[in-house]
Amino acid sequence: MLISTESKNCNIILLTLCGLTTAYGTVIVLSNWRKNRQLRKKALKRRENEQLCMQQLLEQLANNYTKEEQAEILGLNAVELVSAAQQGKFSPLKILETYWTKAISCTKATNCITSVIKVAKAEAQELGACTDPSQFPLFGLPVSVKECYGIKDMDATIGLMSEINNLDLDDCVLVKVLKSLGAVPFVKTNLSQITFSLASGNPLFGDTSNPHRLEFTPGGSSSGEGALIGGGGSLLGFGTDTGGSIRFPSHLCGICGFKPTCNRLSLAGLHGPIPGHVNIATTIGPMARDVDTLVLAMRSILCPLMFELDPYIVPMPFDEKLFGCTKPLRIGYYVDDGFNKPVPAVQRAVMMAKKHLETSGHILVPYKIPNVERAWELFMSLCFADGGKRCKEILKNEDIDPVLVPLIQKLYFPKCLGKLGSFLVNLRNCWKSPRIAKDFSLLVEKERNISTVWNLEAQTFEYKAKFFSTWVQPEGNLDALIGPPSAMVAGPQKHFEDTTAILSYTALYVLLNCPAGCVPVTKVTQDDIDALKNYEGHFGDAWDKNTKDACMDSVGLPVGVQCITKPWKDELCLRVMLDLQKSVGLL
Ligand SMILES: CCCCCCCC/C=C\CCCCCCCC(=O)NCC(=O)O
Repeated sequence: MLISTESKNCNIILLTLCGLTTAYGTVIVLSNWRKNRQLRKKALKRRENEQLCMQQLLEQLANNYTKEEQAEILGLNAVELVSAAQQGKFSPLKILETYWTKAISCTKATNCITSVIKVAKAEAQELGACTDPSQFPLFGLPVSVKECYGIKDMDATIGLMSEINNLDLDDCVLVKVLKSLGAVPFVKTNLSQITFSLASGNPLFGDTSNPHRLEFTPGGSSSGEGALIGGGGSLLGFGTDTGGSIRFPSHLCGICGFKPTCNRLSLAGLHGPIPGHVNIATTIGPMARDVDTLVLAMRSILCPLMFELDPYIVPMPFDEKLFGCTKPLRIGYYVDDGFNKPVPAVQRAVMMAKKHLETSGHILVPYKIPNVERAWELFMSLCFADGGKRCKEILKNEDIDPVLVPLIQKLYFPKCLGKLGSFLVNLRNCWKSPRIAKDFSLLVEKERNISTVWNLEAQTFEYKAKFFSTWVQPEGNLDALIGPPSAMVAGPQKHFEDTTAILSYTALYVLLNCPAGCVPVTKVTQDDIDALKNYEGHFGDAWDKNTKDACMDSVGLPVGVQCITKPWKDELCLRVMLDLQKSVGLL
């Protein structure tokens, strides 16, 4: 009798606890669902307002200029346009309105713009009243910036609905510097969600399309810049790069993009997902149709005002001597990093670039990338040293971009099951994919402690030293390298999920902190596709199969080559890029 009363009480307590837990759980789920619904409504309104604003602007501008007047402006490159504006041939306002019209028509096709920067009109008008335009090296040049650049009274959401209407109180340093040089920041461009994938969009602003094939991706994370500049809607834009986000979309969209050495350009006032990384450092950089514009941009913005506004930027003006030196360079070349085998079109592009640079008088020597797998382990371990905590935190209550989901799922996977997971991944890939299993185990690893992180940083410094020891060759030191910007060319968005397989060629130079840029060299031919039919990659695993499938329908799409120099030799990298562009010609 006594026992049964006790067990009755126990049951009641258990039931009450279960009830309370279920009720608590339900309240949490419902409240998250409500928050998410409110965010979605806000996002829809934000998008609709912006589209309406673009439509109204287009209507207002429709009769301002003739087609011929616009074509004349759109036909000039950045250097020519600045010079024409300085000579008073076109007013900054006319240039701005022409580029607004063109950019809005681009975004109708590719969804590359997230916002119009309205204050640009007043800025162009003010410039128009200036009596000495020659003092402004970027006089009247409309410049696009990635959505994450802070601009006064505008939001910078990095594709997060919760950041809508969180307005910046001031312009970021780069925008202040651009304005001081006479440039007119005129639109913000789309990006992948939290800038953490090579995909093109986010649930807030949607996906962006490749201007050369609308059903394909332009790459990311600076997807909007790639699509806008590739579509002719901007002459100069600025992106960010932590793993390849400037160079990858440049490669896929057939434009030029440059990632400088970290701490040459100011990041102050930009919004990003993970502040505080040391060896996986974000860099900003210019993107344009030609290398001359990248040079114009770098030469102008490396100015006293930037060094004054951000005292942590190394006060190194543009090194004209290094850029202008004409001595033949010793340039290493490689077509394959031994980890992600490039498709034939990409390998052919590097070999073409080699020939072109030889014709320009440079000495090209074969080069082998040392131990990419080690660089990959270090990159991943440092990038997710917090076990993905910060990523998970900022994505709470958000809709997550489908391309990002597999990565986030892995970050949530219980570590105790991680070993089993890698085993299963291996099994699923027919025992053939140690690298996919490794990728999995690197991502499910939870927060690393401080000694582990310090160790990783120390090992990264060791890797860097070893890497550059391979630049010392028997016949003399290498000045630069050329190689693929990625194993792939543009393809359907769904093939761009497995970041590791896509990033190895660009992320390496983030880890090494090298200046690196991409120059378009050729287009995919039918012969490339015929050769691709025999492609198996190095591992014959799911990533290799994906690389092949992604590129199967890519005839006519652009293919770039990456140029790399040692840290702080940014001007030399630009020189190699310019030499390459001069000998290849503009595509
Ligand atoms: C040899 C190095 C290989 C490294 C491969 C790393 C794979 C990392 C996997 C996931 C990392 C997620 C970070 C991806 C960043 C992608 C793009 C980028 O640059 N975004 C940042 C930005 O826009 O600033």
